[in-house]
Parts: sequence; C-alpha cells; structure tokens
Amino acid sequence: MKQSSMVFRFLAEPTDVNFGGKVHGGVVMKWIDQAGYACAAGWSGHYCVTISTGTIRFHRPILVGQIVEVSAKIAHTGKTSMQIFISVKCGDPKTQSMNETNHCIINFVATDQAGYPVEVPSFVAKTDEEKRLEAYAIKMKEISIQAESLLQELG
Ligand SMILES: CCCCCCCCCCCCCCCC(=O)SCCNC(=O)CCNC(=O)[C@H](O)C(C)(C)COP(=O)(O)OP(=O)(O)OC[C@H]1O[C@@H](n2cnc3c(N)ncnc32)[C@H](O)[C@@H]1OP(=O)(O)O
Repeated sequence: MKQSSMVFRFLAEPTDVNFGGKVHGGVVMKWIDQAGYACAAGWSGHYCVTISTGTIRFHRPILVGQIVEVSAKIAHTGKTSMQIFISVKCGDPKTQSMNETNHCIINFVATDQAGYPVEVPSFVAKTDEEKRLEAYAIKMKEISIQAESLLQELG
C-alpha cells in the first residue's frame, strides 16, 4: 500500500535563526518543501518537483530549541500532480504541547528521468477530514493556476 503521509520531527537549531532571533521564514519553507517532496516521492514512486505553493501565512514564530513537527499528507492527486497538505507545529519539548505555526498546500509533479511529467497513482479521499482537505487542495490548485496570468490581466 502507498504511503500517503509523512512526519518530520526535529529541534530548531541556532543555524536556523534570523537576525531577530526567530527561525527564518525561508528555513520553514525549505522544511515544507522537503516534507512535501518526501510525501510526493513516497506516493508516486518517482522523483518529484515543486510546481507551486499556496499562500503561506506565518501565524507565530518558531524559537531556537523548540521541537518542530512538519506533517505532510496527500490531499488530492491529478494526472501527474499531487497536492500535499502541510501543517507546521512547534512547541517546548519539555511540555510536549504543540501549536500550529502555519499550514499550506504545496503542489508537486512527478517526473521521469528526463524531467517530463509522469502519471501518479490516484488518491481517494475516504474520511470527512480527507474530503475537506481535498476540496481545499482543489481550490488552492485552481487559485495557483489562475494567479499565474493575473499580472498580465492587470495590464
Ligand atoms: C543548508 C543545506 C541545504 C540542503 C538542501 C537539501 C535539500 C534536500 C532535498 C530536498 C528535496 C526537495 C526537492 C523539492 C523539489 C524541488 O525543489 S524542484 C525545484 C523547483 N521546481 C522546478 O524546478 C520545477 C520546474 N518546472 C518544470 O520542470 C515543469 O514546469 C514541470 C513541473 C515538469 C511541469 O511541466 P509542464 O509541461 O508545465 O506540465 P503540465 O503538463 O502543463 O502540468 C503538469 C501538472 O501541473 C499542474 N499545474 C500546472 N500549473 C500549476 C500550478 N500553478 N499549480 C499547481 N499545479 C499546476 C497541471 O494542472 C498538471 O497537473 P495534472 O492535471 O497532470 O495533475
């Protein structure tokens, strides 16, 4: 059976921190990309590339020494693309209570060795939560595609 989810857990390190002493947004985005890639590659059995991501809003900072959990799950699949739902949480490892810092949909395409898109196994949402995430993922993919032509449309 294909693996449809992946969880990374690790400590935020001093090398992850920006000048304000909090974890860089770009570092968080790298973690999102890595967890999304691992999930997409595991599901498709192919190398995958990031094609786009939905909005990422940072709700709260991540501090050095906190435990970080980046969970990735398949929310929807197209013919060659996979929409991965990512949730990032952090917390004090001593208390084990975690709060979500942000979530997003990140879109990957499975590719062959020449870099061309290849078909991926279909994901079937079964639970109410999976169906809710799938509806969200479909909407976010549409928004990503529409956003590509927005600048030209505005003249
Ligand atoms: C300090 C130390 C650092 C060390 C650090 C180590 C890193 C440790 C490794 C980590 C690992 C991470 C790895 C990540 C992977 C990369 O980071 S990859 C790098 C960034 N991404 C790229 O370079 C991709 C560049 N783009 C491409 O190559 C081509 O556009 C693609 C993706 C192959 C697509 O080709 P295409 O001919 O445009 O394909 P097309 O048939 O039009 O569309 C394909 C699918 O995309 C969908 N699509 C099109 N536009 C969009 C859109 N805007 N949004 C969503 N879907 C779209 C289409 O609807 C279609 O979906 P399906 O209907 O088939 O399901």
